[in-house]
Amino acid sequence: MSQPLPAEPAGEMERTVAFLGPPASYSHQATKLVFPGEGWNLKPTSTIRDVFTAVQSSQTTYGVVPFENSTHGTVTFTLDGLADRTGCFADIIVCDEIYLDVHHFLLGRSQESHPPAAAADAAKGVPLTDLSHIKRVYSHPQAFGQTAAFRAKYLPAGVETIDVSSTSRAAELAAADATGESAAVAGEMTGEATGLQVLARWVEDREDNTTRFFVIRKRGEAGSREGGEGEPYGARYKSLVSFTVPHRTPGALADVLDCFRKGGINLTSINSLPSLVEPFRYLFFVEFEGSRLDDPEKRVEGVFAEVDGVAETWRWLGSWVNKRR
Ligand SMILES: O=C(O)C(=O)C[C@]1(C(=O)O)C=C[C@@H](O)C=C1
Repeated sequence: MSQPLPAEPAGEMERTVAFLGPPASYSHQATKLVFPGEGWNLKPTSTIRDVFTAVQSSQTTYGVVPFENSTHGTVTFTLDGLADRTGCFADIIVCDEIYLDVHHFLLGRSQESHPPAAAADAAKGVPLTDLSHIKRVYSHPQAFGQTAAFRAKYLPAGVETIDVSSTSRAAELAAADATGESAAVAGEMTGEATGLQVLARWVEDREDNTTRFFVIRKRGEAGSREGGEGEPYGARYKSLVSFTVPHRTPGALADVLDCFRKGGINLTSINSLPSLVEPFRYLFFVEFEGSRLDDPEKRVEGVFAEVDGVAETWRWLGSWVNKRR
């Protein structure tokens, strides 16, 4: 097993994990990496928001949500859940991360009498069959964003691209169209699940295309995690905070970031969303190396005390073991 399990929950009911379905989605693949085997009850949901709702309402102990992709950037639905601007997800924290190599396939029905060679050694990034009959392509917006170059180059002009809730849902919809005019950008496993043919493989714009997922849970439940050995303390962990700053104070954002600099803490990502308090005000997210749950020198706690003095509002959103050291 390549990745350690989250702290083992006690009872049968607690071995439940929500993920964006239907089964065979990338979220499902990522979930199975951290929650493998028969011992976990994996529950597919229709939306990323449903994953947050399942965890917040204790229908499941854990949830797995895509956070960012190395080609296309942040998954805004997940940022929206973490931002909790409607006050629905007050207890959600991040407790783990998963990196998944993402290789997309164009799946559909070939019009040629000889079906395309879907073999693992078939050419990558080019059509394996004629695509002129394709009129529409279904996928998740993130997957469309990761495959723009292939689609521009090889799909017929005027093809309709239809956003759906996940790549596995996209494959289901393409498979339901008996005319064969529909295709899906999705993972190889969804082709196996729906019986669609591989029209092209590895159609992502970059071969190093990787999506990072978060495991979420409710704060106060389950335990903290073990860190790696023999490494600088901070890099063993990552943590996430969100905050707002006084809008009219020059340098207010820099003041918050300066708390981390003064504490000698390395930042690993920054994001923002509209705060929804007023137009053009923002909620910021900062991810950094270090843990609130294993903080022997009180460095993280010290930075939080400083942030408390300069941010308007702030919230700790979890600490977990850094899986990309
Ligand atoms: O559609 C899926 O299969 C998902 O699990 C969602 C998702 C995402 O939102 O980023 C996950 C990984 C890929 O980056 C594309 C789509």
